[in-house]
Amino acid sequence: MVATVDNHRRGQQTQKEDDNLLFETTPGLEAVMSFEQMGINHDVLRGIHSYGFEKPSSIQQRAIVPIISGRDVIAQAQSGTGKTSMIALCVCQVVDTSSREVQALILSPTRELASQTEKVTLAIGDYINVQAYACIGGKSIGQDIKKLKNEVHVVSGTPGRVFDMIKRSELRTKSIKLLVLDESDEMLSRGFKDKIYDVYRCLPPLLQVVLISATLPHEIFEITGKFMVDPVKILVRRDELTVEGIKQFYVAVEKEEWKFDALCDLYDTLTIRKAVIFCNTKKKVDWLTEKMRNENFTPSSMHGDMRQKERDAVMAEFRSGATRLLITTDIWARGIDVQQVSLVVNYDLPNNPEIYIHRIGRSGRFGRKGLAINFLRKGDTKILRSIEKYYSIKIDEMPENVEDLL
Ligand SMILES: Nc1ncnc2c1ncn2[C@@H]1O[C@H](COP(=O)(O)OP(=O)(O)OP(=O)(O)O)[C@@H](O)[C@H]1O
Repeated sequence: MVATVDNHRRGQQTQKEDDNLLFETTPGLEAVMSFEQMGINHDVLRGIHSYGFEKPSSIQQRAIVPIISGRDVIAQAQSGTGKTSMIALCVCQVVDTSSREVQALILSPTRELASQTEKVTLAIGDYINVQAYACIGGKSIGQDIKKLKNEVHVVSGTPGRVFDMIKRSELRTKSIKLLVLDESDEMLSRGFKDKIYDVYRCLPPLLQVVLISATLPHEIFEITGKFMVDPVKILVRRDELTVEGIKQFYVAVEKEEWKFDALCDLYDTLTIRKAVIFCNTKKKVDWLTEKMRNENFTPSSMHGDMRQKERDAVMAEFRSGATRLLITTDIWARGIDVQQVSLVVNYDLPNNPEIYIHRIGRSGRFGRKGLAINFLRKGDTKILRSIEKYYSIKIDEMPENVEDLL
């Protein structure tokens, strides 16, 4: 009996040491191995357990305590390891639900991710009666105004709509004490940076800022000094960033026209559980969807030119399993969590190595198995090699028995 306890303890110790090798953290930062030891309030703990979380993941063991104790934090961890869920539980701990004011603002790059975070926050904060609201483009402005007049503690939104609501004085910022930028490298990249600063300038000066992402290129650190104070850093080296459970292969297709046949050949494998196919343009998504439907396949598709109602419907049918194959753009590359996705196909290779990691990370969520298949035209070899080099990985040609890997 003693030996069993001992082994168990030793097992925990080993895991902690392994994880410590994975992360590069601010010196002195301790991993806390259970939610109970983190000083989380009882009703939030009940929410965490009811949501099905028993033990914190490695990033949660390291980042939750600094976040809930008010430090600025830059947290990086592999895809699907519980970063967004961690934000949801931290905001539940941080807000005072006896107040009616917005106290935490979470910004995300896509409407779907902001909505997902709203839902996880509502679920984990059920016992503290947290009021979270997704303030996102594509929804009725009237509805936003109505909702924001009522009690809201947490706003999870996209930068454009959030700024709009602030400008209209519908989103009161005076009690906001925590700003989280999920997918922060994307949020601080060219497309979003100005909007983020617009929002930031409207927030109180004593603001806690938390940045989260699986990928944090160097440029990010050059600008964090402007709005973060002595942040706690929890980082992962590039050569540790690929998730072990996601197997990665390429299929050589010679030229563009061969990709479709290669996809049809894969179809039986594709529909084993759920699969996501990434194309580089909206036009290509429409074209491929149409072409597959003409061949009597039944894919869903989603991209940024679709109306929000349609996007919502596609998300709902894919989440529920009514459809199991989704053709999409990089709008779906980051943060979206559908646990049953076991296969990602890069019909087109992505334009940069960061997006590659996010795309393949739609599979293999939280330790599950995943498979990523890259269609490789003759001229694409260089791009694939650069991804391999960037992450110190090897991507082999797809083997015959690929289905066994799912
Ligand atoms: N401590 C936990 N115990 C069990 N499951 C968890 C835990 N934390 C998160 N999960 C589950 O793991 C999955 C991935 O979590 P989440 O979406 O938060 O990951 P992520 O790191 O933000 O992913 P991405 O890098 O894609 O943004 C979700 O289904 C979530 O419910």
